[in-house]
Amino acid sequence: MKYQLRQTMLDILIRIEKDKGFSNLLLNHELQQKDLNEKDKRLLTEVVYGTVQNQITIDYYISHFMKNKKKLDLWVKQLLRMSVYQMVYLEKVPDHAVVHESVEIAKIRGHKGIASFVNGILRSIRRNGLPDLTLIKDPVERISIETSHPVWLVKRWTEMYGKERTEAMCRENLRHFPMSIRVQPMKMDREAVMEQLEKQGFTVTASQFSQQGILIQKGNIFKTNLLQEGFITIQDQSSMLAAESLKLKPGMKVLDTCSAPGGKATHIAEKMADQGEIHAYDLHKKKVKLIEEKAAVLDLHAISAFQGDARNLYEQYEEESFDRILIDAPCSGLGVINGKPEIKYEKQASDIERLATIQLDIIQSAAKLLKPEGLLIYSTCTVDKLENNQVVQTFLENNPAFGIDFSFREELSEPLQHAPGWSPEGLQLFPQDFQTDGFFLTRIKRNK
Ligand SMILES: C[S@@+](CC[C@H](N)C(=O)[O-])C[C@H]1O[C@@H](n2cnc3c(N)ncnc32)[C@H](O)[C@@H]1O
Repeated sequence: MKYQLRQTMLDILIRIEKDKGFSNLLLNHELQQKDLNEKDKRLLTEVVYGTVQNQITIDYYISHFMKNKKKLDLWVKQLLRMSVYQMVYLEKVPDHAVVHESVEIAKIRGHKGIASFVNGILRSIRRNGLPDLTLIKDPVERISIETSHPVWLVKRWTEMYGKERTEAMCRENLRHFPMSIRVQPMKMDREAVMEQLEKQGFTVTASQFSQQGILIQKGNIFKTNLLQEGFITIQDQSSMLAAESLKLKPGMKVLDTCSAPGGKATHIAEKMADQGEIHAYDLHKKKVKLIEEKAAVLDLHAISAFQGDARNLYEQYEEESFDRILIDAPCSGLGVINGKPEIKYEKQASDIERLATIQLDIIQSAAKLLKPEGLLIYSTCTVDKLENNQVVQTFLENNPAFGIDFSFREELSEPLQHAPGWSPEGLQLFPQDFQTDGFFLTRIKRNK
């Protein structure tokens, strides 16, 4: 295929928008299928992610140079977006090469007229430069366009957290974070893993979130044998706080209600030295296999994975039968925009409301299974108060036998104890606080 690399970029971008596909999954799939060299793989990843991350900004630039605001075919829109992305954000590809290839692709996929339209837009941007976004008067609109987050979301966050925190969060969502891994401590300790990685040319630092966490500042973790052989697993530092805050001991009986793909369930097993019972559920049968696979790679045996709806698990067990419960609830995912940028365009306020109802149902039902003096962690990877604070507040109002166990705050590392997102409902981590996913967690205790 002519212009294969850019045609592949275009195909992925079309599918992300059309099929509402996750950019990371589609990208990984394409990278495995296509015979591309390392340099091309890197460029493909950068252009696809970058184009999606900056879509609203790029659309604003494009519309500035479109005389006639007609609706564009999806492929033309995506071709323009990825071309503008390369011209504006990437220095390594010369502008004239981008314009040339885009025009050729437009000829192949469309006709001369479309090619000349694409040529016109791209050349105007080269000739005239970009409009100055700082001149946009309305602050919500400016943040929306500068950081490529939809207006409704910027407005919602501004109402919840104020303009400053919202703007910082939106900007952080565009930045590159170091990847975070967790060591399987029964197989190798953190120091040994760090040493091995350093020997292989990685730059690494120890996480402040967990004794098992490592941040990869430089190097490609997918190229080490440590991952395939289950010495480490990839997990955001923020997610490590769930198992870290459960006060686990070997021999305990633990329920993980929303478990797939098993990131936190395996961490729980590690913290229990793989001794005890971890009952791991997920609503979707296909995903149950993911939990089993992750446990197998990490050589953990205390986890039993089942399909089940967290809202009626209490029908299968006696009341008050678990020492610990983790509810890592299905959520809008608005805390993981950095890694899955399409989320910010796909989610609607109505999704948040729908999810908050499910979350409340899950916590109300699952909490029945907690023993007196048992601990329950409620966590999400979102930054929305309706899904976090409000769910916890309503649960506590309806269930006076439960209360927040704030002693988990003192158990965290010093910087986390002083995180800006503490509230009477728990801890909200914002991406800009520690360069992690946006994550909420709280610890609830059942009274005697
Ligand atoms: C945030 S993810 C869990 C991530 C997982 N805890 C980990 O650390 O790898 C939420 C999971 O909840 C599952 N889920 C959604 N609704 C559910 C329900 N009613 N009961 C059980 N699981 C559900 C989803 O399939 C999804 O895998």
